[in-house]
Amino acid sequence: MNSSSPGPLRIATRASALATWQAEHVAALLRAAVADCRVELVPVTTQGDRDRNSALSTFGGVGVFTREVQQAVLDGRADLAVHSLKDLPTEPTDGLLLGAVLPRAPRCDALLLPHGRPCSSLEELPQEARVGTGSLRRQAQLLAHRPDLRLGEIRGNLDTRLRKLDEGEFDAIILAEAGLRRLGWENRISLVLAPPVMFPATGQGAIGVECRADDERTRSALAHLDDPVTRIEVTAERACLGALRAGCHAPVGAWSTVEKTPTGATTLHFEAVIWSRDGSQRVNAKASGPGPEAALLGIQVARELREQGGGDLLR
Ligand SMILES: NCc1[nH]cc(CCC(=O)O)c1CC(=O)O
Repeated sequence: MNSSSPGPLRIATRASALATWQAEHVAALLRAAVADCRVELVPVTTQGDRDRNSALSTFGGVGVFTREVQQAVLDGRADLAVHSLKDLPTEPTDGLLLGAVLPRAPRCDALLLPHGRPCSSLEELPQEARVGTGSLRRQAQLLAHRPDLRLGEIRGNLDTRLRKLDEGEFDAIILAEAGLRRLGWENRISLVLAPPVMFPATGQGAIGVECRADDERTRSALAHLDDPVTRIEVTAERACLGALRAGCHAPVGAWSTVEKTPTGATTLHFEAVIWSRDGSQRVNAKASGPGPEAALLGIQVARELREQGGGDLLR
């Protein structure tokens, strides 16, 4: 090997099917965007992968799927880390920065019925139907519309969850549309659940790529991959969640859109909602403003949610 040629860019990733798809996607984008760029994957096992039985909302706290992937980059075993932004804690990690936010995939949640049976609304589910989702955000919103539903945690990778559904363990399950589409399961979507029925999690559908803050080579490679519109959206969403001191398991939903003005400037419209666990109470707040002020708008919305008692709903 020519000793002056830089080594490959090493991507730390979990080994799950979705994480591997996302890492391969980043690898392909880097190869296309950066001349002579070699890329390789470095698989990492996380606490979330090792503990397959506990309820996700009860163990390890935030970052169970991301901490060890980040550590591989901090240790220099890898140069960049690919995350589902929904799973990446909002608290910054010393020594790392978000070098790229990829263009967002469809960000809504999806309802899946056994064997892909179609469904036109939540009202169609049978009385007291069993719905598999451990997410407090999804549970609260389901109960807001259908207080009779019986909700329970479902864990395992996508294939396992679909099998449990088809074998009759649940009448329906909820999954993020983005993950289903990436793995080619979009034909299993019975109904897309969008606001005002179901607000997605902050960062849902977006992929973030971290690198060491002092690694100029990787930073400039990642700059080619960054999508400014998604960056604005997730900046507001993550700032809001962080200001609420909440994590991805909290009953918090967000919706942001970016409008481009004729002069090329951006306007962000941002809304966030907090529910009580049983879905019977909710507070919401909205703000609009220039895209570059996304973080401030997110924090302002968090403050308004608190003023309306949102903090009590999170406790
Ligand atoms: N918490 C797991 C997780 N993290 C990201 C996704 C989906 C992909 C995405 O939102 O980008 C999922 C699966 C799910 O919620 O169904």
